[in-house]
Amino acid sequence: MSTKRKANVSKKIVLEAINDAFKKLNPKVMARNPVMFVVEIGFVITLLLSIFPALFGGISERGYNIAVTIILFVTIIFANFAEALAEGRGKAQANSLKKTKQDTKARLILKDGSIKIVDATELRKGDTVLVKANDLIPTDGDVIEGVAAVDESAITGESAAVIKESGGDFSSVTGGTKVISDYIKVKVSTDPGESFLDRMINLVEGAKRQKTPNEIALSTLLVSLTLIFLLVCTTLVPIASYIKVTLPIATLIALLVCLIPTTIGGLLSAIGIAGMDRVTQYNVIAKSGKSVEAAGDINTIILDKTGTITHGNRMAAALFPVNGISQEELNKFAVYSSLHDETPEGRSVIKFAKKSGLSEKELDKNGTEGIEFTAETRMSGTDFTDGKKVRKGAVDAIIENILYQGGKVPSDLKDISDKVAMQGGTPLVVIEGNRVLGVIYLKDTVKPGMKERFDELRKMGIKSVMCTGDNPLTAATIANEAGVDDFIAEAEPEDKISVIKREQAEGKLVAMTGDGTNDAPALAQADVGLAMNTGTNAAKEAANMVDLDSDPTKIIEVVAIGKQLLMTRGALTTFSIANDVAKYFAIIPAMFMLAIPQMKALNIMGLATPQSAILSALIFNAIIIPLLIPLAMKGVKYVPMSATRLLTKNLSLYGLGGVLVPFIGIKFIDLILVMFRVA
Ligand SMILES: Nc1ncnc2c1ncn2[C@@H]1O[C@H](COP(=O)(O)OP(=O)(O)OP(=O)(O)O)[C@@H](O)[C@H]1O
Ligand SMILES: [K+]
Ligand SMILES: [Mg+2]
Repeated sequence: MSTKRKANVSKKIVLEAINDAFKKLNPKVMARNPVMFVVEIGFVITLLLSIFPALFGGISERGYNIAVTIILFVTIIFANFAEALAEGRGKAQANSLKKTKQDTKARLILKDGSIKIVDATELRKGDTVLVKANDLIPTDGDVIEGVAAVDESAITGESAAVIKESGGDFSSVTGGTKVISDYIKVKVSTDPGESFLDRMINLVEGAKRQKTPNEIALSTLLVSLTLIFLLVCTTLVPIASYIKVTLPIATLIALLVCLIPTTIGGLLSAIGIAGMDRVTQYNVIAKSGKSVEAAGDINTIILDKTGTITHGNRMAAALFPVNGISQEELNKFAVYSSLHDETPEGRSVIKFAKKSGLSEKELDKNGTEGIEFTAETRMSGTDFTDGKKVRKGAVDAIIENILYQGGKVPSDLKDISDKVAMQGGTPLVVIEGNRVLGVIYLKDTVKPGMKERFDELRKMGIKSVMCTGDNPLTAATIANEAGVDDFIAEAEPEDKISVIKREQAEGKLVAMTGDGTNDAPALAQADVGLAMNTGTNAAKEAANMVDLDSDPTKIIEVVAIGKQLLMTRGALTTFSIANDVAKYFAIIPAMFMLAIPQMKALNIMGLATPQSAILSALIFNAIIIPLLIPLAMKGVKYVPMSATRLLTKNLSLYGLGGVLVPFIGIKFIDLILVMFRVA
């Protein structure tokens, strides 16, 4: 059920990335990446030395200086290319999204009810617009009147139309999508530049990309390492002069660049961008990199039931009267209870009861007053002028209500509601005053493939808890059918938050998935909030991710990507630093071999000449960056296993590999240099 968009890097993207790699040479841009900025400064110095070999006095060979300059330049270009390539796919996607946004017109409904055609960009929060069949919805909003089929493929890539209607959790519409039948009135919910499409464009463009706390921590480490090696290289100068060795400046710069963590420094932002890009390929819009990384460490996931685990189009499927009440009477009161209920559930009750033949009189709302459904009361209903109060709602809420009014619970009510609940349906009890009439069976179905997906979550060590306002029996049935680990029933919105807070207090990271307005506070409280695209705007706004496919288990992909992100960064940092061992053995003997012949013993790679040794190490240092771009972009493969095993595995692979690979690489490059007599 989870889609994955194709992730091809076209020739066009590569060409543009090459172009961007040069543009990023701008020192202002480079300064954001301190490690590579040091390389750029080194490049400028060796460039000057190539032109004026005696600039800083001492010995200096022009040819050698030029060689170092070229390699340094290529190193920077490679690092810039990695970042530009990672950005490329997002830019291409942003361009296609921008086409969706092109000048849409809107039918603004003015105060007097007349309609004025305006540009979509002129719409403000709170405006009301009319959208007819074949119109593009001008911007994000909530349906306040009407029901329509909407084609959301421009955003979700999913071609099947979805029904949008006022009232319940299916009332939000997104700018750029298209009404294909009927009409709707939409209340605008965002100001220009802040719509979902705008945010999506910003996101894939990486325009507002902020470093995650994790990235900041790693950058700090890299900067510290750079400073330490800078100190090491500068102190070599007096030491060398003491033993009467003059070190060429180009050699010192080469040593510095080889020792500072250029590999991870050059690939760091590409890893982050590519990770976010992978999230979008799974049709998930993540508002921040931070949330994706947090997902990598999630322990618990809380899920809403209706509209999240189930499809959520709860429809009345049967009406069961209690003993002593006729079917006709229950039908009538079920309708009464729903006269003003503008939720899909309420409308479905009217529609269902209508089929059994109701007179117009019974549908007359005149003089009656609606009692709106709220997640707190878990009831809705109608007050009549003759004092009659008709209600329908969750079993426990209604029982509490009639007992309070001194009414009696019919002996067969439990059996009837249990029968509905055991089928996974939601029973709504209908009452008039303190008299129970019967039960409405609201039918709902679990989204396909849930069981296997929750099994997968379990393997990842993540506990799943369904949290629903519905009764315990329905909750148990759906929980069992979907395969979640645990459930909490009869939950009010605060309960969802307290469950999350409780887990967080135990030091756990919690994800929450939901679709309703009542889920919004919990979505905001969770470390990772994943809203369903079918859900309300409030839910989508509070969450830090939106799944365009409305699949609550999509968290699996996000978790894997989050873990991969952290692992890839760790692996390449380990590799980058481990590389220093071989570079050290290539360069240090080369620097001192002439003055101290005993140093030859350290030339364990048997490199040809001091100059070829230094150039080989520097060339290896440069080409390792593009060689690792595919790994940085694709990420280290994540297979569920214990954290310690994972650490041991990665340390041996990237740590040991990081020590060995450059020995082979540098020797190989040295052989080639000698073969072509370059050095
Ligand atoms: N229109 C309605 N009128 C009366 N009662 C309703 C109505 N809609 C739902 N209910 C009752 O209120 C309960 C809570 O509904 P709500 O949609 O707020 O649940 P929730 O907390 O979001 O949990 P979930 O979405 O998982 O069911 C439902 O289980 C149902 O019993
Ligand atoms: K390096
Ligand atoms: Mg809900």
